[in-house]
Amino acid sequence: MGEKKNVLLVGGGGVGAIGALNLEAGGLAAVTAVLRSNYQVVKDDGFEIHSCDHGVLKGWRPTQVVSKVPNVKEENLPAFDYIVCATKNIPDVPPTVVDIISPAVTPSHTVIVLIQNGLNIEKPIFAAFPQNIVLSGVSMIGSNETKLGFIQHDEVDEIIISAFENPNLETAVQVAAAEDFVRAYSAAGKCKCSHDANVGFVRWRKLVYNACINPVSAITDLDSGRLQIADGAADTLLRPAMEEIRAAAKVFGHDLPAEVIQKTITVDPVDMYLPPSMLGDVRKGNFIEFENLLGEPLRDGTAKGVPMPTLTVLYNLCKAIQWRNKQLKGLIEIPPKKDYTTSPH
Ligand SMILES: NC(=O)C1=CN([C@@H]2O[C@H](COP(=O)(O)OP(=O)(O)OC[C@H]3O[C@@H](n4cnc5c(N)ncnc54)[C@H](OP(=O)(O)O)[C@@H]3O)[C@@H](O)[C@H]2O)C=CC1
Ligand SMILES: CC(C)(CO)C(=O)C(=O)O
Repeated sequence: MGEKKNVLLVGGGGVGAIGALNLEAGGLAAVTAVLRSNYQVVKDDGFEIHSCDHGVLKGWRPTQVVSKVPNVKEENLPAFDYIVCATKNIPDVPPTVVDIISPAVTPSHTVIVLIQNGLNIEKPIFAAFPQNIVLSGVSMIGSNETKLGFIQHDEVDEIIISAFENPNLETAVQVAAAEDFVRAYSAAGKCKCSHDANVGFVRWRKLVYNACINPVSAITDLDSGRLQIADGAADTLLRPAMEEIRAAAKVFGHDLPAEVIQKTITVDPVDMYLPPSMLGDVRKGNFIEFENLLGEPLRDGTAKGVPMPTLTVLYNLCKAIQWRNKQLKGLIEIPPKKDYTTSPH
């Protein structure tokens, strides 16, 4: 066996921590994890992981834990073979993914793996790093950081790796990189990790969940279990939204079977009461990933003439939630409240 792959993980929350664990456990990769809010807790005490795939681990750490993305050139570090990006992807709130990972990317060498939900997330990466391979990671995992350093992982990690098609590079090289990553990620035998060349189909199929269940749960504060049993929510909110995603996917050549809708609504057992990641963010007062999960499929679909009225309403509600949060966090200034008791209207 050759040397271990040198992997930089950016973002060690629900998805990133389990990803790092799979990569390390397989023995084919050494992971340096860049952490932010949970850096000190994990550095001092390690992660506490309660996982349906890995059991309970206390004090687990990857090979290295750092608090900022290393600058490989300035620090004269060996190039990273992979940068696995498992942050929330929020292009409307800086810094963007490109800003975050740039110092660690070695042009033409580093394979950038986006284990993130949403559509068109590869576009800014290709624009910034036209000679790098960019892989897509689409996962069902149901993993959340419920307090700093504590990971609750409830669904078997089932992750599909594909190459986003970079027209500047040969297809065979990109496919080989995807297959190599699958090998490293699955080497421990604790997850279902596979390669699928049809990245468009895989991403649109996942949007049936993420463009519909994520925003409805974030807006209503109902997890994916409660949404299945709440008065009419599945029929009046989820199904129409999901049909709109199916129609848009079709225009882009991805024929999602009708059964995908019922299957997606019931994919999480009711009594798992799984909070989709966007609901987790609203509950934590974090920004939400609504632009890639909802905005991009909506913009692409409507540009092709697909009527998407339900998703339009959900999008604008999410936009209002994001505005509320930006204002609360001081990114937007509004005029002070006037005292109408002393100076009447
Ligand atoms: N959770 C799930 O079950 C699933 C999630 N996904 C997708 O996976 C991606 C990751 O989601 P998830 O793991 O839930 O997200 P989390 O919010 O749990 O974790 C993201 C982590 O990234 C960190 N981060 C953000 N910016 C930086 C930065 N500049 N430097 C270092 N760390 C940073 C965050 O730190 P901080 O706490 O400081 O913000 C946080 O620890 C998303 O795109 C999501 O949609 C896909 C399938 C399932
Ligand atoms: C569907 C789910 C829960 C996948 O595990 C997800 O993608 C999310 O929470 O955003």
